[in-house]
Order: sequence, then structure tokens, then C-alpha cells
Amino acid sequence: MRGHQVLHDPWFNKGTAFSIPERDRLGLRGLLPPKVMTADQQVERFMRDFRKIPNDEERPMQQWRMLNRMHDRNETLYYKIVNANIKELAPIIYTPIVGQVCQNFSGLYRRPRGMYFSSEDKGEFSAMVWNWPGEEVDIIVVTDGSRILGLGDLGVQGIGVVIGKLDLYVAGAGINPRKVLPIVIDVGTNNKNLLDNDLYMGAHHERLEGPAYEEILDEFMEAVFSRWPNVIVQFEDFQNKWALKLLQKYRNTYRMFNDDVQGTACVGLAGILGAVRAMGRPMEDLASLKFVVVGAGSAGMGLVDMVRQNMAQALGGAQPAMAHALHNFWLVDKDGLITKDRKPLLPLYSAYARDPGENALPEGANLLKVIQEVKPDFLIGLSGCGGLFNKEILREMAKRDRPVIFPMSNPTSKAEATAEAVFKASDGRAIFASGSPFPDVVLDDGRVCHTNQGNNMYLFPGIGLGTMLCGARTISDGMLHAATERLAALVPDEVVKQGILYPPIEQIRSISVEIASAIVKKAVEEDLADGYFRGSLRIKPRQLGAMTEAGLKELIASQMWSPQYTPLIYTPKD
Ligand SMILES: NC(=O)c1ccc[n+]([C@@H]2O[C@H](COP(=O)([O-])OP(=O)(O)OC[C@H]3O[C@@H](n4cnc5c(N)ncnc54)[C@H](O)[C@@H]3O)[C@@H](O)[C@H]2O)c1
Ligand SMILES: O=C(O)C[C@H](O)C(=O)O
Ligand SMILES: [Mg+2]
Repeated sequence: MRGHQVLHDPWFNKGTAFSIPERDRLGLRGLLPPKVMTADQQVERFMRDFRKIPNDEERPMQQWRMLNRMHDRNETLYYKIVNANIKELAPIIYTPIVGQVCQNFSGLYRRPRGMYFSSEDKGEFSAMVWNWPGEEVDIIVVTDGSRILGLGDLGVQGIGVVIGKLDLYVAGAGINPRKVLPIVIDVGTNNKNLLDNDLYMGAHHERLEGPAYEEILDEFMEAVFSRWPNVIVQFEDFQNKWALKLLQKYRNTYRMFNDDVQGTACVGLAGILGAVRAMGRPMEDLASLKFVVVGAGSAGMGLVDMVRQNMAQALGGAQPAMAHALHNFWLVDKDGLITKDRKPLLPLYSAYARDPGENALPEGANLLKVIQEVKPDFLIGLSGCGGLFNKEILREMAKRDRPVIFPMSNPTSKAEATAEAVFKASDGRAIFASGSPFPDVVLDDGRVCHTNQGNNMYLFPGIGLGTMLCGARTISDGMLHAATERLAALVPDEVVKQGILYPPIEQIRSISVEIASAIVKKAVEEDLADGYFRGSLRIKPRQLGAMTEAGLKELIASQMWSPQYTPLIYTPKD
């Protein structure tokens, strides 16, 4: 490549950072302004301009566009910018603004990124995977667009979310951006507005269901694993009826996990463990605390199952302990409290369904009544229903000493309560975590109340990184528990006491190293690891198992990609 070709290739382009010898040898002289900039100066130039965008309601979308153009122009610089400003930029490339991006994707689409497998391509998937230029792919994030954040069915436009997830893999876990692949499986959409819009970019028919749908997914999994046998596939934002089913179907055969079910469960449980410490209670108390979980979908059920497993472990781990732990949960969905009178009572819920009439609560009792009767320690929202935790509900929760309130739905507009509402209602005593970021709240008397972002972004990058590094064949519950406990342990006691449940997101790279290390150790212990083989590096599971914690972390960090320009021409050393 020479001249304009180099400048227009996002992998090789360095913009104004091409050195003079590179400009000479690659035919770039005269094609760039004369001053050679450093990458740091380029970041600064970008951010100065970025922050100048007028602060009106258009701002976030303008900022997303500016970042997206950089992503298309110069991948290295894009990730350098994101890494250096992760706290400021995550809300734009990820939740909440990515939700708006998906909703408007037909208008925003400029260049292709990722792959689309549609029902019209059935039978062709195993050939299509060869159209992807990347010889190696480490991580795939795939959605069928059926439940994008709390925004419902957005069809192919859901690609925005999977691109955002992979941005965090690159920025947060140092996965090489040339080895990530965002994918949408387009089996149609049931969103009438999209079907009525002749400019919608996906298949114009209703979603395939039943065996026809499952055949597409099976063909997809076979195709990607036949080309990239070592890839990790993260399922993202599949509607409930498929998310859990596909997870059960594939998790023991393929190297895959479901971020909404498992990633959310991990971040939720880590937050819960932190909250128990913040309340000043010993960890054994967890098994006696009461949880009202609102939203019994993929995320809600994933979370309760994981919390229950943790409680059962604390109670001795045996079957009676698992049964005992069931008593701590009250599940509320769009039809109210789930009891044994629920018709139909899905097998998924039957273990958790309460006895009707218990605590004077009938089938379908409303949330306020449930809270009044149960007096829960924890109120967790994974319903996608914005504002559901209204004043009355928050006032009721505020009767606890330290009410724990987690409105975890995304994006911000779907959060069950705002941080301000929660802290005002509880006079600052609440412990708060939300899926999308909220700034800390300052009360009238000047007290600062800390918010937390209980988002699976703390976990999935490290889960993927660790799984890749040990060559785990599958991702087990044991690995996920180990990752969760590691995350929770990263916050020291004196910090937790202030209601801070997670480490700062600016530390995402070192957090991912920690999580990856926990994943590797557990996978080796459970005999799930095949080892790490890359280039000339060959590390067998036994060797991974024998490493010290420091040695393992050093290995992990050394394998992470960093956004640094690589020399494009050979310059002999003196
Ligand atoms: N914080 C995170 O990391 C994180 C991770 C995953 C999902 N989420 C969010 O959780 C939400 C749900 O995701 P999901 O995959 O579980 O969806 P889902 O469709 O599988 O489940 C939604 C559940 O909410 C219930 N619900 C809907 N309206 C309700 C109402 N008015 N009152 C009570 N319950 C109601 C439904 O009955 C269902 O049980 C989404 O907004 C998503 O963005 C957050
Ligand atoms: O995407 C997120 O921000 C978290 C989660 O995966 C969700 O679906 O809301
Ligand atoms: Mg999701």
C-alpha cells in the first residue's frame, strides 16, 4: 500500500502521526500537513474539538457521530481516545446513548462493520463465514435484535449494541480489534414501525419462530465454530424466550455465554456482596436477607439463580441449602407477584413461585403491596420499565436502615428509578446501583451520596479474556462465581462503607486482568482448560495452574493489545 491507500485504511492510517521516514517511503509527503504530531497530541486535538460540541439535546448523537467517524478512519487512535477517556465516552459508545443510536441506525449507517446472517441466507452460512477477512477471530458478540436494552425489538439495528460491547472488549480487556466480530442474525422483526418503514435495512417480515428459528441459530453456531474453532461467542440482547433456551442448549458444547443472563448475574451479585459489607453485616447474613426482584426475564432469572447458588454455598452447598435459599426471593413480573397460582406457571419460575396467600399476598399482588408485606432488604429492577419504583415504593423501602435499591434496566430512560429519587426518598441512606450511569447525588445539606453502575461491562471483557487465555472449552458457573467474587473483592472495606460497590471504571483494564486471572484459575481447577497457544507461545493448562497470581497477571497483561502505532517501515537499528 502507498499514498492514499494507506491514509484510507483504518488499520494502517496514523493521520498526522506518520513520521518523516514513513511519509517518504510510503509516498505520503505532501499529502499531510507538515507537522508530525504524537499520538497524545492527536488525542488532545480530538478531545478539544469533541468537548466543543454545543451542550444541547443533539450533543450525544453528534459526539457519537464524531467518534464513529474516527473509528472508521483510524482504529488505533479511536481506541487510544476511548482508553484515555473511558468514563466520559462509555456513556456514548455504550449505554445509554448506544440505545438511541440503535433506534436511529438506518439514518446513521455509513460503512459496514461486522456481519449479517439473515434467514434469506439459510444454507449459506458456512460459506459466508469465509467472506470475513479476519483469519483469526477471538470474540464474537451476536444479537438477533429482539430485545435491545429495554427498547424492545429493533431488528438489524441492534448491531449498534454489539459494536459497543466489542469496543469495551478492545478498550477494557485489550482484545485485538482485528480479532473481534460483531454479528446480527436477522430472522425478521416484529416491530411494526420498522416493517412499515421502506428504508429499514433488515428483512421485511415477521420473526421466524419455533424450529425455523432454531435451525438458523444452529446453522450459525456450526458455521462460526467451523471456521474459528477457538472463538468465544457472547449472546447479547436476545428476547427472554430464546435467551435461556439457547444458553442451556449451547453452553455445554460451545465456548459461549449469555451476557444478559450471566454477565448481569455476576455484576448484580458482586454489587449485592458489596452491599452486605456496606450494611456492616457479616457475609453469612446474606442467606437471611430478603430480595424482591422486579422483572423475571433473562436478566432477573439469571441474577436470582446466581445469588441463590451463592447463598446455598454459604449454607453448606448441599441440596437442602439450595431449597432453603429459595425462600429469600419474591419475583414480580408484569403480571405482579409470581405464585404457584400463576397460569401458566413456567417451569423456570416454579421453584421460586410463592405460596398464594403467604404474607397475605395473592397471585399477581402489586409491587407496592409486596414491598409492604415482605419488607425486603433488596429491591432490584430488571424490568425495562422506566420509573416503576415510584415515590410510594421508595418511601416504603426507606423504612429500612440501609435500603438497597438497584434499578438496573437500561438505557437511563428505562431505569426503574433515578439516583436522585432514591437518595432523596431515603435521606441518603440507600445503597444504589443502576445499569446506566447516574452522577453522584448531593443532598440539600451537602452530603454526597455515591452511585454505582451495576452494568455487565465490569465482567464480560474479563470473562472473554480469561476464557481465551486458558482455552476453556466451556464457561462454567464455577468460573463465573470466581469472576464475581474477584470483582467484589477489589473494593476495600473503607470504600465499601461509603456505599461504593465497584472499582472505578477508569481501571477497567486492570479489573479485566483480575477477572481473567480468576477465570483462568477456576477453569484449570475444573479441568476445562486446553491451554494457551499463540504464535510461539505454548502454555499448557498444568503450567497455567502452577503460575503464581503475580505471574499469571503478568502473562495476561502481556497478551493484551494496546492502541499504539506500529512502525510501518523497516528502519535499521544503529
Ligand atoms: N445492568 C445490566 O448490566 C443489565 C444487563 C442485562 C439487562 N439489563 C436490563 O434489564 C432489562 C430487562 O432485560 P431482560 O433481558 O431480562 O428482559 P426480558 O424481556 O427477558 O424480561 C423483562 C421482565 O420484566 C417484566 N416486566 C415488564 N414490565 C414490567 C412491569 N411493569 N412491572 C414488573 N415487571 C415487568 C417482564 O414480565 C419480564 O419478566 C432491560 O432493560 C435491560 O436493559 C441490564
Ligand atoms: O448493554 C448494557 O448496557 C447492559 C445489558 O447488556 C443490557 O442489555 O442492558
Ligand atoms: Mg444486553
